[in-house]
Amino acid sequence: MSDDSLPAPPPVRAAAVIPAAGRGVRLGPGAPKALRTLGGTPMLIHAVRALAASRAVSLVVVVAPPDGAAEVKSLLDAHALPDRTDFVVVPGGETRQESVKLGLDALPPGHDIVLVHDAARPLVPVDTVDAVIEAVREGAPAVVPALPLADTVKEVEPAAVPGGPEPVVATPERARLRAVQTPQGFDRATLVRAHETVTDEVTDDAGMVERLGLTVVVVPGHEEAFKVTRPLDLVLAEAVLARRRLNDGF
Ligand SMILES: Nc1ccn([C@@H]2O[C@H](COP(=O)(O)OP(=O)(O)OP(=O)(O)O)[C@@H](O)[C@H]2O)c(=O)n1
Ligand SMILES: C[C@](O)(CO)[C@H](O)COP(=O)(O)O
Repeated sequence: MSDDSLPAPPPVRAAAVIPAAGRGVRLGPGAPKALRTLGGTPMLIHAVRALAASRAVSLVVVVAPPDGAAEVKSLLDAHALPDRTDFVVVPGGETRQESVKLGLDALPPGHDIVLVHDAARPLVPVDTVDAVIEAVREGAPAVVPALPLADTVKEVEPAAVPGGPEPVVATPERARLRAVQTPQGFDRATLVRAHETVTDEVTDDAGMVERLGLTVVVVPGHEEAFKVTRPLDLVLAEAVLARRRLNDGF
């Protein structure tokens, strides 16, 4: 039962940082990965639309390839995006971690929740974005969407020579493992502290928060939030998009 005498809670104001400065070496030769097209539209635009589809996201900071900021600004201008969302474009760095930090540095005051989302995950559903935001709003300092694994995972001793045999050192219990996706969501002050404190390279932002000794919580991810990394991922992404367009009737 709602109590009309209570003041309404303040609206959620989340900002999204989208690192899009990677080259896409594993995808093969071509334009920077985020600028390659999916269903005729740059992957980055799909990712921006996916985040801006959440009514809580009022600002999107795109971290562009280092010499591609002007091109990214033109792309954002050329594609229909929600009016209620502001966009900022900054050039990125050498690593994903550096690029995210540059995006965080460009955030104006006024957003207490920050999402970090790979441009390389263009098809994340808005329900996943909203679930991450909601878990941060409820008090978690860091939230990751994740899925159980289909494969058994082995920990190995890296090969002594390239292509050489890799002895297995352990088989972690699969039921306790999760494959982590984005958007990852954070209380802003926590994420800023992590990026100011952690100096060694970590492959995701939540991992940096773990190094501060804070708890990161997992919410259900989505199979369509996969990362376009290798050529076969692009085939899958085209198929998912075609299925969506068929279902939506356009
Ligand atoms: N210097 C970098 C490297 C990566 N990214 C971004 O981080 C996300 C996840 O990285 P990944 O999938 O590894 O992209 P790439 O680095 O482009 O891929 P690769 O390692 O195959 O070159 C991508 O949206 C990518 O654009 C970034 O902003 N800045
Ligand atoms: C952040 C991430 O997408 C979570 O799975 C992943 O760690 C990025 O790794 P990459 O090697 O930089 O693509």
